[in-house]
Amino acid sequence: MGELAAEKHVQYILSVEKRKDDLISVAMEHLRMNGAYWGLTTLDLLGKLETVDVDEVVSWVMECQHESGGYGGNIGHDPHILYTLSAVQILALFDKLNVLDVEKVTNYIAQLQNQDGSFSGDIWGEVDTRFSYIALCCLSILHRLDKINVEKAVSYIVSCKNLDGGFGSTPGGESHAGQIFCCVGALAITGSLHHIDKDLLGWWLCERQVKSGGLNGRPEKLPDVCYSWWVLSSLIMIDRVHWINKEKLVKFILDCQDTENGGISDRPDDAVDVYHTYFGVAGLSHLEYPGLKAIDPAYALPVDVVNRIFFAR
Ligand SMILES: CN(C(=O)[C@H](Cc1cnc[nH]1)NC(=O)OCc1ccccc1)[C@@H](Cc1ccccc1)C(=O)N[C@@H](Cc1c[nH]c2ccccc12)C(=O)NO
Ligand SMILES: [Zn+2]
Repeated sequence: MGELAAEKHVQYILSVEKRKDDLISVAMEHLRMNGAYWGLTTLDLLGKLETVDVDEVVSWVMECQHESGGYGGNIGHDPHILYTLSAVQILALFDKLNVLDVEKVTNYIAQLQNQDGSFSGDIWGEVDTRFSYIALCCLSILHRLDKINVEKAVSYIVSCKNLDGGFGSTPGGESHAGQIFCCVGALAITGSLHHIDKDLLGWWLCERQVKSGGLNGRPEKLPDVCYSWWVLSSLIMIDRVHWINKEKLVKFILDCQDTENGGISDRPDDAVDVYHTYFGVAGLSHLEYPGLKAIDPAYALPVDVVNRIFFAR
């Protein structure tokens, strides 16, 4: 079982942030904005955000902004709603939302809403409930929900609800834990959780826990640490988290650590990456693991950061 090798994970994340040109970095270069959000939020949950040069990160984030107002995954990359949320979340972590041209970012996102209330990810038009969550989460952080049609955004999400109580990426799409997180998170942010049958969805979600204690994303799939976030956050938002065995899930996550070099993998003995390190630590935070800051299940940011956004003087 062991315990969380917190210091090792801090060193692992700082080492990944530093390296730029090795194979993995180049392969993930287009996701660097997401990678930065994962790494920095993990450091904050571990109480080590101050080890980072704020100005260096903030200036890099702002260099990734496209003239349209949206953010790309790295400097010179095309803007996409995926990276725009990560950029806003990073600035919120550092309490630097004041450097943003809020109206420009708001306008970029508002223009991605379609007639049916859904959202596209960028100008090429792909529609996915993931993008509804991202738009609503981002505009809520910026206090600009009034700039889109929230009512139609909510009705589109509800149109993606399945008979099993779950949600898919588009109407009729198969229920998947990642999509469920996005739809439940979007409904929570807009105060619309009454559209959810909490017992039916809670049952589908708690059935994700397998013998090993890990959670999978769909029936019959293998458990994966990142579902500790997608499934657990959803269960917490609908008040059904007591339906899973927390101790066994903590053990599964801890068994996925590389206690030598730091980092957490998707399942025991696989290669670690920043993505699973983040979702593993965030999952442990949800399970009240000692020494970790609390994380908000809907905004995917530390609770003290969310409080500062919504209750600042
Ligand atoms: C592109 N990604 C994925 O497709 C991962 C792959 C994976 C990891 N373990 C199992 N599969 N899957 C994934 O992100 O699924 C999350 C999801 C959530 C909602 C709907 C669909 C999928 C990963 C990168 C990756 C690829 C391969 C291995 C490890 C990480 C990725 O960048 N995911 C992004 C997708 C995303 C960006 N913003 C979001 C907001 C809400 C939900 C998801 C995202 C992410 O989760 N950011 O926080
Ligand atoms: Zn995973």
